[in-house]
Amino acid sequence: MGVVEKIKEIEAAVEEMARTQKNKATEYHLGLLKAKLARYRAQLLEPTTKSGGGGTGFDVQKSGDARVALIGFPSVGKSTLLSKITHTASETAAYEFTTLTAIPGVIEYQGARIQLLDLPGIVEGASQGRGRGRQVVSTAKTADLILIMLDATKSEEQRRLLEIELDAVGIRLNKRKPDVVFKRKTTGGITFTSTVKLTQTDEKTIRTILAGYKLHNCDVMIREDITTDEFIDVLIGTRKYIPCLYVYNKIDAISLEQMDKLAHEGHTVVISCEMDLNLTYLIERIWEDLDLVKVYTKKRGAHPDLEDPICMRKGSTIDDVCNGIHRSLAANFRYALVWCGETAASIPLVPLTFFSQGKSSKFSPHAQKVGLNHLVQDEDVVSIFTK
Ligand SMILES: Nc1nc2c(ncn2[C@@H]2O[C@H](COP(=O)(O)OP(=O)(O)OP(=O)(O)O)[C@@H](O)[C@H]2O)c(=O)[nH]1
Ligand SMILES: [K+]
Ligand SMILES: [Mg+2]
Repeated sequence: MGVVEKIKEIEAAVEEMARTQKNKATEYHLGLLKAKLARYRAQLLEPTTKSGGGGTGFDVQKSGDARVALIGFPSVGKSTLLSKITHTASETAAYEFTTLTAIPGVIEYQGARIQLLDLPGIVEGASQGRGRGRQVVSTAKTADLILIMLDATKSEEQRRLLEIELDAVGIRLNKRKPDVVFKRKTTGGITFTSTVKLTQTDEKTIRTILAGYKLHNCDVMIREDITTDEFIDVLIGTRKYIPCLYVYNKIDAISLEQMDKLAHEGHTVVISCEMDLNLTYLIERIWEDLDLVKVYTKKRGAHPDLEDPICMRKGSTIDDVCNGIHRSLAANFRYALVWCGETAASIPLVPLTFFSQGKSSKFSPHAQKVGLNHLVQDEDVVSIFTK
């Protein structure tokens, strides 16, 4: 019998037992079956090749304005959450490894469409290529925000274990990229400067590391009090700095005191999917942590469209706005007018023909005539003019 058949058989037995009356003995037997089921399901997650699942994530298309990935141990309630806050149903069950692949859902909030990715549970050692865990942590790398989902009834240790797995694949949670300028050169030796006092590392250590990486010609300028590890991150260059929210689920099963303690930790939200506690607040926090920029578009002679903003990541440009409207727009782009948030109310409705005469500032004090590389700010109103 193959693994899939064995799983089906046990699932049927579990269902059968759930229908019969419960007592201590059946409860125990049910526990054994679930453990067995989890083992078989874990086998299904084993990579089929010897390479350890490879370094690539699941093949799910990015869609919407941002991607949020659910990372956690098995059975913490990831699929229950997806099923609750999106229109997508992901299978949920009391045994581990219910979810075997990436399941995308969409959170609609403030005019934004946020992709929420339900993923298989991971186990300790996931980053080392055990099971499909490696694929899960690689998928986390593609997210704009990671939700580390935890079972509030389980030990605090779980949080640290997950952080270790993500760290191992180069994900840095809730950290900014270190403020270090590093330039490789072909000659000239090493130039080292530091604009701040270094208390956690020193020039000698850094030079030793550079030698270790066979980097004999480069410029290094350190502009914040970094650690040695942070310097290595800069050298390696492929680190991903991703914001993270710790989501403690199943607070219905812990005391108020315990809940209160968890809720006061940084970057943390406590919820109960089962009892619908705090789910709206969680969505608000997801929205805040994604730090999206909303831009309103305005057609000539019309009011800005406040109903349907374009949501983008911080640091987006007019080029991104064009692509957000239509793929061909950037190619025919002439210029854009931008009104910043506070003055949007005073935007004139008159046709803006005079702008072609290059007197924009004189005639419309609030608008700025800009090109494709212009950075947009939250609440900006944008009109695109094409050839
Ligand atoms: N008490 C309690 N149980 C919950 C809550 N949310 C989910 N569960 C239960 O936890 C179990 C696991 O839920 P799933 O959503 O399948 O968990 P998962 O994290 O997707 O699990 P895998 O896909 O196996 O990794 C189910 O029996 C749920 O009913 C909650 O808020 N409180
Ligand atoms: K489960
Ligand atoms: Mg699941």
